[in-house]
Amino acid sequence: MLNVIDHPLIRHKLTVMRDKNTGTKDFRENLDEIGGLMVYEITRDLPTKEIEIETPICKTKADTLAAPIVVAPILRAGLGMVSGILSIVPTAKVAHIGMYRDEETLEPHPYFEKYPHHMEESTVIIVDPMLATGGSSAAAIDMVKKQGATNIKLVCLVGAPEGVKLIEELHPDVDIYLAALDDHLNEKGYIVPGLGDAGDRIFGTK
Ligand SMILES: O=P(O)(O)OC[C@H]1O[C@H](OP(=O)(O)OP(=O)(O)O)[C@H](O)[C@@H]1O
Ligand SMILES: O=c1cc[nH]c(=O)[nH]1
Ligand SMILES: [Mg+2]
Repeated sequence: MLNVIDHPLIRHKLTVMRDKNTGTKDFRENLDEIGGLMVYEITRDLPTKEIEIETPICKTKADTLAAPIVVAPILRAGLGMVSGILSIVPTAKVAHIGMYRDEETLEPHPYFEKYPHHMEESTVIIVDPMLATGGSSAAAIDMVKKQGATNIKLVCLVGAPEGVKLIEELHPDVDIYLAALDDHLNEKGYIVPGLGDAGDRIFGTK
């Protein structure tokens, strides 16, 4: 299911990021801040369980998270959202999925993966600012499913309808969260209007 998280602060920060005159520092800071704002919404339906604790006054039952959380950035650009997310869920574990998209064929190429234990019992939040053709995110979802994960959320900043359609077709069990659903992909596979190449803008590589 697609969820577009519509919030004035997110819209404002995303506008700063879309502006081609925004430099690396501001781009990074706004991406991180949006990551934190989005994760508050994304975690709204996390399962909780009741445990018994003792307050300074008496014994009582109270809620705690029922399952571990794993944040799984798709490298490189997904790294740009991790610290903002961890500022809200500091106990989350972090998986790393290295993936680049071939500029000609637009096919995803995985080059690294590293996971914490107990993926099968965790809520896995895959993060990548850009959902373009959807090839990279679909491949990342396949990879975490191979690790046994069943409760998976995909969190991107900007998505194209083409990418949303692919994920909905291949992984109908995965909830998709976007800050904005853009118009279309151009002939080079870039999101329009988009924000350009997220990885290059985060890391200053162009
Ligand atoms: O939906 P898709 O068509 O697969 O495209 C989206 C992917 O492309 C970008 O990564 P890129 O290959 O530029 O790697 P980078 O993060 O290292 O820059 C982006 O961060 C996504 O991972
Ligand atoms: O618009 C796009 C598409 C893929 N990857 C990006 O970084 N930006
Ligand atoms: Mg890139």
